[in-house]
Amino acid sequence: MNVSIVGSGYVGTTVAACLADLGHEVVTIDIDEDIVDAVNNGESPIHEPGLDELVAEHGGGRLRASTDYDEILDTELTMLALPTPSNDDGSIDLQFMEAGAASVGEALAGAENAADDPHLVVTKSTVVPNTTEERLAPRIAEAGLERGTDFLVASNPEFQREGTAVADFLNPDKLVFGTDDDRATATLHDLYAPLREAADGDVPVVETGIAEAEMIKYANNTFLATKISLINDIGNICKEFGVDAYEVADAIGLDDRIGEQFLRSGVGWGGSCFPKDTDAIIAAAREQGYDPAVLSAAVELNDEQPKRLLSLLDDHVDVSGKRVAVLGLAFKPGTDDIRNTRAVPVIDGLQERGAEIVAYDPVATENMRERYPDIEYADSAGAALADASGAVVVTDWDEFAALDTEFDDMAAPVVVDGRRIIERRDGITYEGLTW
Ligand SMILES: NC(=O)C1=CN([C@@H]2O[C@H](COP(=O)(O)OP(=O)(O)OC[C@H]3O[C@@H](n4cnc5c(N)ncnc54)[C@H](O)[C@@H]3O)[C@@H](O)[C@H]2O)C=CC1
Ligand SMILES: O=C(O)[C@H]1O[C@H](OP(=O)(O)OP(=O)(O)OC[C@H]2O[C@@H](n3ccc(=O)[nH]c3=O)[C@H](O)[C@@H]2O)[C@H](O)[C@@H](O)[C@@H]1O
Repeated sequence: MNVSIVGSGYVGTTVAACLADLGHEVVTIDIDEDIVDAVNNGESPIHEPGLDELVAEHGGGRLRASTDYDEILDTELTMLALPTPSNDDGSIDLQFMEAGAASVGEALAGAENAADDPHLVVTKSTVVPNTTEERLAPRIAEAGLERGTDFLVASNPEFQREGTAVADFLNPDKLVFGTDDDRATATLHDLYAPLREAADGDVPVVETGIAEAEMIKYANNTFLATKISLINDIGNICKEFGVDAYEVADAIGLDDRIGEQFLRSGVGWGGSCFPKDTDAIIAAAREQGYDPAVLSAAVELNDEQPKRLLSLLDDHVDVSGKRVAVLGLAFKPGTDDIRNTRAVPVIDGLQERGAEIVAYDPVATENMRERYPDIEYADSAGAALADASGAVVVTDWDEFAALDTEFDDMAAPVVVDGRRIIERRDGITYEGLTW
């Protein structure tokens, strides 16, 4: 199948490279020429395990990139994988989606020989219910197109995680096809047929309405974010009682109704999606007149965890004027993404206390340097720890588990672990956030 994907960022590039690997001819369209050049030269524009290899294999071949929207004319369907950031009040900012939809409409309207079948425009980005119907379809139609005849719309939300995006995309727990037209459903089945054939097990397909599909994505993300906030709430109680929250979590995770995943308590959830999606659906619900109490509490609790981490450090050392190591800057291991990382409130809190910060991350340093150009960045965790009077662990990179004698080089070996990753306990003052 010939497929176009508008937006060649984390999702767009991953989906494009995987679809190309499954045998489709894929073109991504992006306004960023550096991204377009990278893809065409076989280089992944983002750090994502497994993606380099796929882009190297297919880039410039079955996977191409372009800045030209007319490329969509040679394809049967176009996915919109554009950013959906937050406005200042937390509500969803649809400017990129609307601009992309309008450009798709203009390109389709300018086609000399209109295709027989209507072009399918699929919302891949995370958007609040009714966005595709009420905000995107009208933008596409604006160019003089008729929905149903010239184009169809659908929602096919994406559930991949950063750091495991390729594996997640190729082996999803489910596929969600939100449509209002059998032709759109059939096209989505064709698109995913090679994936379902190649996947390790059966991949269930949820056929549903467009707004339902949009809401499934928010329900999925906010349920998981709330699950983490709930285990953090429980973890904070555990800490008060001197109980190990990880032993508690392991036990409750054995109950199938609870499940063992997403029970790692600590400094909280960050990233490009949980925070913005939770804020967006809360704002959208409030606009409808409903105030989601549990989701609001989940956000509030998440904001508190970095403060609790720093207050544990305060219990052992007055960091003013002292060197403090921040281990981990990415919002999770396996990625260089620092969007909404918990490292930001941690660094801000340390700066407010007058600490001299020395930060280390295996891959996210350069991204963080843009945000905090004036703090010191070390080349290794050991170098960050050397002469520090305290250390906080923000990201659970595997390499931190192996740290041992490096703690001996600290001026005062106080370690507050926000992710339960440090194994060394002897000879250091060790505080776990929830254990
Ligand atoms: N990052 C992730 O792991 C996941 C993200 N999502 C959702 O997918 C959507 C996209 O997210 P990301 O890929 O992370 O965003 P991103 O910011 O990494 O990528 C978006 C790309 O769109 C390009 N762009 C912006 N305006 C454009 C325009 N008018 N025409 C063409 N290209 C344009 C940008 O240059 C950028 O390369 C969001 O709604 C997000 O919530 C969903 C699941 C996972
Ligand atoms: O919409 C999205 O963008 C994606 O958001 C999340 O994926 P992602 O943010 O990449 O990463 P997660 O593994 O979900 O981690 C999110 C945050 O939760 C934290 N977390 C995760 C699990 C856990 O047990 N405890 C915990 O604190 C992580 O450290 C990280 O900061 C969802 O898991 C994906 O299904 C979804 O597609």
